[in-house]
Amino acid sequence: MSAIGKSTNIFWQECSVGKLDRQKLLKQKGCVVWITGLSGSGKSTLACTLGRELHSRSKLAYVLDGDNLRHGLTKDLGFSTEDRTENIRRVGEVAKLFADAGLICIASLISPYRKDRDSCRGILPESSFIEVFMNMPLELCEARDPKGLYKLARAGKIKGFTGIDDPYEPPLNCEIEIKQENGVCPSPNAMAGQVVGYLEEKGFLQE
Ligand SMILES: Nc1ncnc2c1ncn2[C@@H]1O[C@H](COP(=O)(O)OS(=O)(=O)O)[C@@H](OP(=O)(O)O)[C@H]1O
Ligand SMILES: Nc1ncnc2c1ncn2[C@@H]1O[C@H](COP(=O)(O)OP(=O)(O)O)[C@@H](O)[C@H]1O
Repeated sequence: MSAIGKSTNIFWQECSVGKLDRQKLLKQKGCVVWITGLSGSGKSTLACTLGRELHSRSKLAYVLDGDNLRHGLTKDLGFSTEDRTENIRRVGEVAKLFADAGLICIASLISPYRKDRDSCRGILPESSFIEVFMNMPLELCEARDPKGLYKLARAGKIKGFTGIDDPYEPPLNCEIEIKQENGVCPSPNAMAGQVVGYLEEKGFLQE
């Protein structure tokens, strides 16, 4: 019996079917692929391409995309520092459940603060939080501007836009870095291939 946060008198309930049983069933190991980077850096593109590639290999993956989650799970949150922290905390907890279910959970959020991403890492079993940094220059993201948000931010019509007037803290020790080679961004398939290669090498794509 213990107290957790505001909950008191709560107990942990064990079930007879555990993570290892589910992993055996799925022939894979649950983990979280956490994709971080500026708006327009290619997070959703990588998440979807990776999801498709894993699906084609009969691996069960699920994408948690920041933009999509803000339509439901996190619709009460905005873009203040506190709200972004709560956003990442909440999505990190959901990602942890997906990984425990045995899935390859692909979380794609700006997640601008290092300490928030590190907190997510801290609640997952050793080695099963795989941080992927979309290391794309702001100029490229701004030139892409698929939703026109950078333009609005530059015009002062969106306040606190990441990379313009709000911070982004790049990872110091990420597992995977996606970056331009000779000024060229790798194709979506090449980006996904880099992550699949890592998952294969570390044994996540087998039971
Ligand atoms: N102020 C501000 N700053 C950054 N982004 C903004 C902002 N306002 C709206 N948007 C849109 O919200 C998407 C980012 O949501 P996230 O949940 O990933 O953000 S965060 O991790 O909580 O920082 C982001 O999506 P992506 O472009 O896919 O990154 C934007 O479409
Ligand atoms: N590897 C890539 N090569 C070329 N264009 C890309 C690549 N990745 C993303 N894009 C394009 O860049 C834009 C932003 O990508 P998106 O995945 O929506 O970024 P984010 O989710 O980080 O905001 C989209 O128009 C997308 O088609």
